[in-house]
Amino acid sequence: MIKFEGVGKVFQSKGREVAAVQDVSLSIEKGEIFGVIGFSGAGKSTLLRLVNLLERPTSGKVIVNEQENLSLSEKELRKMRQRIGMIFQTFNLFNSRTVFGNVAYPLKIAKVPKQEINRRVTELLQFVGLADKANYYPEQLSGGQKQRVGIARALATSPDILICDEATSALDPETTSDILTLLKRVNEEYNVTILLITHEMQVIRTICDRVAVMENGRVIEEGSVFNLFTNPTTKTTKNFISSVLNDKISPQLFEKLCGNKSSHLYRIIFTGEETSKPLLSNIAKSFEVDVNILYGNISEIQEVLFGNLIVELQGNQVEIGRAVNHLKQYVEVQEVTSHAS
Ligand SMILES: Nc1ncnc2c1ncn2[C@@H]1O[C@H](COP(=O)(O)OP(=O)(O)OP(=O)(O)O)[C@@H](O)[C@H]1O
Repeated sequence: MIKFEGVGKVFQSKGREVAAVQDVSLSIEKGEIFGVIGFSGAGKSTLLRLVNLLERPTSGKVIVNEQENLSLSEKELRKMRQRIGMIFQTFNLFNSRTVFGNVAYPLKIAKVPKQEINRRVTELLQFVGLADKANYYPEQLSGGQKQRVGIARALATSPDILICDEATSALDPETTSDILTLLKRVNEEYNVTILLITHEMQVIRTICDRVAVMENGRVIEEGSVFNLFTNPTTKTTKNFISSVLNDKISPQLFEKLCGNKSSHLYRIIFTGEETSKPLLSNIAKSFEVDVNILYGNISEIQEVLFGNLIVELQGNQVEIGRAVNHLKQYVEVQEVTSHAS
């Protein structure tokens, strides 16, 4: 549905070249919710703006609905933009227009008959839960309500793609959760493919099917949200995951435990069925080791359970080695060698 093929974007800024996006290849399939996460300056906004040609790539191709966007005529480009809705962190509503007027605007531009505009806007305001606010002005609305108007407006021309530029970053956690639920409904009920960018792992975890991690203009890791959470390979991804799983022990506790020579720390990662097996009580019974759970967390990611434990094993080296080898038959086990690992 959206394909980036070796895409790059270089800006000329004050006599300097800034490579905002470098050699990005990604494929976003019809019907999925695809997230791009990265720190500030990673190149996310630029990547997003290449989709509807708000920015032009300096290398590579961006293909939307099988058409390379650079090859489109002005008229075709206008048509393509109607198929791509967009929502923003700062909502970008017209303050001088009512809620109804904001949602009706793209339909007026597209010269849709008045009666049809009334029908469509009424339907969309119902869908986003603002049917009773049609005559309000943006300044009379909360942030979450403004974003609902933004979503209704983006859906007005019945797009098949919705691109979301940090759509929840200005909202509190509860409102963020409501907006993400609404975006999930947009995806399911209107069959809209969603491409979103964010710096919040919680957003990715809550609604995305797949995710790409960006750093310095490049995609450094990509995959299903579940795989990324359970098997991150880069430090940046691990840091993003820690921000939602809180899966590190404190430096103080780590120092204290490392003073004890007969004690070894391990991180145990288990998924799906393994979460219900009594593996730790089994090793305590079968080997001469004591097991002490220091940190435990079981999360649900894409409807599969994912457990993350840090345990202290006490005993002699040989018995600990045997216990760890036994565990490794069922789950992933990593020795924790620093408070950050
Ligand atoms: N119009 C521009 N002219 C020059 N440099 C730009 C322009 N737009 C973006 N950049 C630079 O490109 C890089 C990537 O910026 P971009 O806004 O895409 O990152 P981002 O990941 O979306 O960050 P943020 O979340 O802070 O917006 C940054 O170094 C930025 O300064």
